[in-house]
Amino acid sequence: MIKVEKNGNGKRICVIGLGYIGLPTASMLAIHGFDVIGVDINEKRVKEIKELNFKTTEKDLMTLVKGAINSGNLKVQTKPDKADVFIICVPTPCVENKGEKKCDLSYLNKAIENIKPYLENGNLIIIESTIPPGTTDEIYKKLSKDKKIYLAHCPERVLPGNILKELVENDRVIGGVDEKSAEMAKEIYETFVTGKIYLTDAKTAEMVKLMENTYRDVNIALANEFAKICEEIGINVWEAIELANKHPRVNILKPGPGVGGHCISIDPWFIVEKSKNAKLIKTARELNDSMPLFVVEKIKNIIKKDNGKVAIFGVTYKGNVDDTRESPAEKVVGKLIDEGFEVKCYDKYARDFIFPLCSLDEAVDGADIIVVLAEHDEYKNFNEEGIKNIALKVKNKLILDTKNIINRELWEKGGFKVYVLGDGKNV
Ligand SMILES: NC(=O)c1ccc[n+]([C@@H]2O[C@H](COP(=O)([O-])OP(=O)(O)OC[C@H]3O[C@@H](n4cnc5c(N)ncnc54)[C@H](O)[C@@H]3O)[C@@H](O)[C@H]2O)c1
Ligand SMILES: CC(=O)N[C@@H]1[C@@H](OP(=O)(O)OP(=O)(O)OC[C@H]2O[C@@H](n3ccc(=O)[nH]c3=O)[C@H](O)[C@@H]2O)O[C@H](CO)[C@@H](O)[C@@H]1O
Repeated sequence: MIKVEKNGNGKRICVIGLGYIGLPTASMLAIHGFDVIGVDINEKRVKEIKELNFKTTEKDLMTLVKGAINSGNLKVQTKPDKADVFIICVPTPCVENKGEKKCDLSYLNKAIENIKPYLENGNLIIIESTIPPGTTDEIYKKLSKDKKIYLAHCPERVLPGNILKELVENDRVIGGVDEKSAEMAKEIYETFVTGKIYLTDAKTAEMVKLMENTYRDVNIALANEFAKICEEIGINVWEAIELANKHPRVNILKPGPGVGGHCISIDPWFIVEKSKNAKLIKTARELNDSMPLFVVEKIKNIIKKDNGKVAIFGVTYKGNVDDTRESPAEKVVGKLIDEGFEVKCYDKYARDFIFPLCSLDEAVDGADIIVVLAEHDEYKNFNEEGIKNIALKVKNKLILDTKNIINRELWEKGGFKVYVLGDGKNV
């Protein structure tokens, strides 16, 4: 049972964009007593939320949304309405133009245009979407010509897979276009955030968010470069990283088939677009983007041919989530198909995927190799029986694990030859 608080002080909040971020945020505000209007231009999305009929791998999200709707505090619709506060959670993808990557602000600009008719003097707008430094100030310049509004950027920092916990417990950084805006935004977040809330200016808050994700991207790039080096000189990168991490000040991240998702794989480009000094950041991005092709080469080396049937396990951008945006699997599968391979993808977690998905049986039937691209619990937990059934169907008992998560002993017992990305067996 969801307990509904009464900290909202009768304030009305319009949350624009009800995706991975907007829906939990709108629901959280509703159960804390605000009168919330959740807005999404996608009619299908609004309908599935109203009917509590959406797919999610996020723990407890369905219960939270149900509680919010049943409390009468959350209404969802396709058009905005008058409110005291507008919180914007629309996508900010990366677009490529003449070889230059930059933030696509079209969804944000459209969202602002759509709320304009409802804005009144004294309203507060909070942008949660991730944006390049300077964007909030630019928007303020335009909006403040007609009305006295307050504007703040409060970047969202929750980790997919653990969203509801982090939404409450994470510290927040709020950057206002002026002090009053930041203070007003703080009043909203402190109704449900148990972490600390830090106030700054809008441009700094924008940069803070990008720095966090860039820090992680660069560190993953280092792990991926170590994997390539270890393959080249015959060392198992996983063992080497584990031992290096025994040092008190070393914490190397994990190599893998590449970096995906709507955040880490794109946000560093928003710094690159703003500064010619972003050299390490750009190199790290390119290195992580090179990993899917590295995986394809490893597959060809293992099966010792340039064609055949590949069974892919896991197409989401990481384990135990349903999101396939910018997923390394998209590039691995695309490249294999371009080169003439037959590819079958199996992933029961994925919400959707650009290539067709199939059953486990269909994926492994006649496969030359199985390739694990996402660390879903299901693949960690295959038992002897499950592996035996797979072994009966495949053509060659070969498996490449790009995440180092499968139970090697059990697969070897089932007759499989196991390869792991970065294991130094550059066959
Ligand atoms: N997904 C994450 O884990 C995460 C974490 C932190 C920050 N962010 C940032 O939050 C923002 C939103 O990301 P997301 O993953 O929730 O995206 P999403 O695609 O899951 O959801 C965005 C929603 O906005 C809707 N939308 C688009 N334009 C609209 C408009 N004009 N009016 C109303 N609705 C509109 C879309 O239909 C969609 O349902 C992005 O800037 C992202 O970088 C995301
Ligand atoms: C700084 C930070 O923590 N930011 C988080 C991040 O969330 P995320 O889900 O995108 O982050 P990750 O879990 O790191 O995954 C990203 C990709 O990197 C691969 N990866 C990961 C670790 C590793 O050692 N080796 C890897 O190869 C992984 O498979 C996947 O493809 O951005 C959100 C939006 O801005 C933030 O809100 C959220 O706090």
